[in-house]
Amino acid sequence: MSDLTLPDGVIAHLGSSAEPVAQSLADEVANVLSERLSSAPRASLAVSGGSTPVPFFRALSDKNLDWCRVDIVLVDERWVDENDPASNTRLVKDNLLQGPCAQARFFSLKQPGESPAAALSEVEKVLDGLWFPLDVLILGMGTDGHTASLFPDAPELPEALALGGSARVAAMTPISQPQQRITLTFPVLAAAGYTALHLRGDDKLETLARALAHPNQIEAMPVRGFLKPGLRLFWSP
Ligand SMILES: O=C(O)[C@H](O)[C@@H](O)[C@H](O)[C@H](O)COP(=O)(O)O
Repeated sequence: MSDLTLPDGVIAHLGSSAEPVAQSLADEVANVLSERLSSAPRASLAVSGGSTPVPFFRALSDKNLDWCRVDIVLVDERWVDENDPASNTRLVKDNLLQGPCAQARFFSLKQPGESPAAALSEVEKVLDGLWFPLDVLILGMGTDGHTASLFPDAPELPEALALGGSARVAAMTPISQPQQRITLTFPVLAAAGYTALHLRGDDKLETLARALAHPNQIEAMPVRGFLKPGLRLFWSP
């Protein structure tokens, strides 16, 4: 990380392996959620799918929190059935909604409908049960600079990035991906009270360096929209 210059106010937590970094992120997220619950009836947590979050999910699920007052939502979902190995809902149910965390309320982005576009209004209704802005947001990143399902090669990206829109979710059809996707929109994600970017591997570090080189070109690498003061970066090899 020595050759990576982070913007002022971005705090990096770097570790020598995935487990201790995942544990540190879980410790911090549990503290932020507990703090929020000390002054609000409920707290919201938005998490990413993919492979990186698994040790974090398992560490967080064991935390002693008032989970029945925590609302959990994915930042995005692949439009597949829950029993499909690609399902982020399945990943969350198998790894996060376990142990004490099983008492949390989960809001599924996967609703009945042939496509994300056909189900958008249904999903918006489900999200009416969540309080916004989100309290805690955990983002991952692909080596193309996507985060959530804000993909540079999705034709719907400009609309999903647009500020001022009322939509909380967008249907995405990224050319590079085998499945259609649904994602929380950029304004919803960017308004989160606490945001952590959880990355693993040297390839992600190289991607982050590219993202930092041209911070304003958000459509080319949507993760750039989150590289701002207050971001917490968690990285391990
Ligand atoms: O549905 C998804 O795939 C995620 O939400 C996505 O945004 C993920 O965070 C990145 O693709 C990184 O994925 P890995 O952790 O598997 O590298």
